[in-house]
Amino acid sequence: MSLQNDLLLRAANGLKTERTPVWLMRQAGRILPEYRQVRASVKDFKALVKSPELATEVTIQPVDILKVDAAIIFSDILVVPEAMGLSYEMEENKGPVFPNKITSPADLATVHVAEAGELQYVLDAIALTKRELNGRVPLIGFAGAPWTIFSYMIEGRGSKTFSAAKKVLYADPTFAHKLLDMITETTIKYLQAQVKAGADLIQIFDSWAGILSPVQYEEFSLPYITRICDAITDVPKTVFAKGAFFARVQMNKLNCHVVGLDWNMDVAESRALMPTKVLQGNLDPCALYGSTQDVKRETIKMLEAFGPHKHIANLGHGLYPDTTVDNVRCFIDTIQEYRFSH
Ligand SMILES: Cc1c2[nH]c(c1CCC(=O)O)Cc1[nH]c(c(CCC(=O)O)c1C)Cc1[nH]c(c(CCC(=O)O)c1C)Cc1[nH]c(c(C)c1CCC(=O)O)C2
Repeated sequence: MSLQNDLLLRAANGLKTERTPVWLMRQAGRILPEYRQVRASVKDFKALVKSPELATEVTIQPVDILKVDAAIIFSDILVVPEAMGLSYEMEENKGPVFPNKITSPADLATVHVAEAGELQYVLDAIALTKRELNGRVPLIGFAGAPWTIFSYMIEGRGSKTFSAAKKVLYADPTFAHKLLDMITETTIKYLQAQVKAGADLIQIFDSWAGILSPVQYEEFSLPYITRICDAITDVPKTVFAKGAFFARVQMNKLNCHVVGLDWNMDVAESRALMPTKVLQGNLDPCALYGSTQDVKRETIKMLEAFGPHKHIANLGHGLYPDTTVDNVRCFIDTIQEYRFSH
């Protein structure tokens, strides 16, 4: 079915667009009262993720309410370790916790390369969302990068340093590569199935890229992202590696269309290091804490830094839950109304 608003896909393919498209990482979530209402009607976060009907409803909320140029399927990167055999709990105000984790090579026997059918609830949510969107905007599918998923599987919860995960890279790289390989195989099957179910673009989130050294990133993350990008065909791909400013030259060589920038990465420098890529980002989510005047000024600064083409506007990381809806609207409206004078 052809899309009524295909700005995101045209921009991702490097084509000129009449204006810059915009969506926000974590746009479906706690900032919307409408989300909180649906969330309060179920036992927990996982119940929402596992219900295709409710996941569809909250995926479409930001399209209706905020008028973003794309929807992103409501799910979590942690559904992949769960399908592999390591289930998680989302603890209120604490984040994800894994009752079991992988602490030694022997624990590898407790996980398996998952088939896409083990994540059928996400595939059903994608198919249903596509139907309900009825061609209004593209739908983004996603998965975590193997390194980021590995970090949660070893650590068992979020961490400031992920030192247990990093320890494995130094102490037993063979073990690390074995688990990274299993995650990669699972992720490829999962993302291929997301495309088959209707995802129009795929984003890979490497949220913990920035805690590795350049040499480690080259050994333990980039080869696996490369494998995933090479295996996903037919749709544009975005790689967002938070904090990986040091890997921009290598990222320019990835088989992906778009690279996501966080706010630590200078735009002109990123253009010079990644001339073949469309860039996505990169306003600091904290810029949305100011007055609407502040939001407007910072958003225009961002637009001018990227210029009119090869840019998908977004934040430099996920929206913080205490951001006001008015300021998010101001960010989106400023982008959608802006016309470049050059
Ligand atoms: C690291 C990571 C996770 N999940 C995700 C990442 C990568 C992106 C990033 O770096 O932020 C990705 C993610 N998680 C969620 C989405 C949905 C789509 C969207 O972007 O709107 C996406 C794309 C829903 C969610 N995932 C989570 C919520 C909040 C839980 C709730 O509503 O109860 C939502 C809406 C929970 C979650 N999930 C995760 C954590 C650490 C937490 C707790 C902290 C937090 O709340 O931000 C793991």
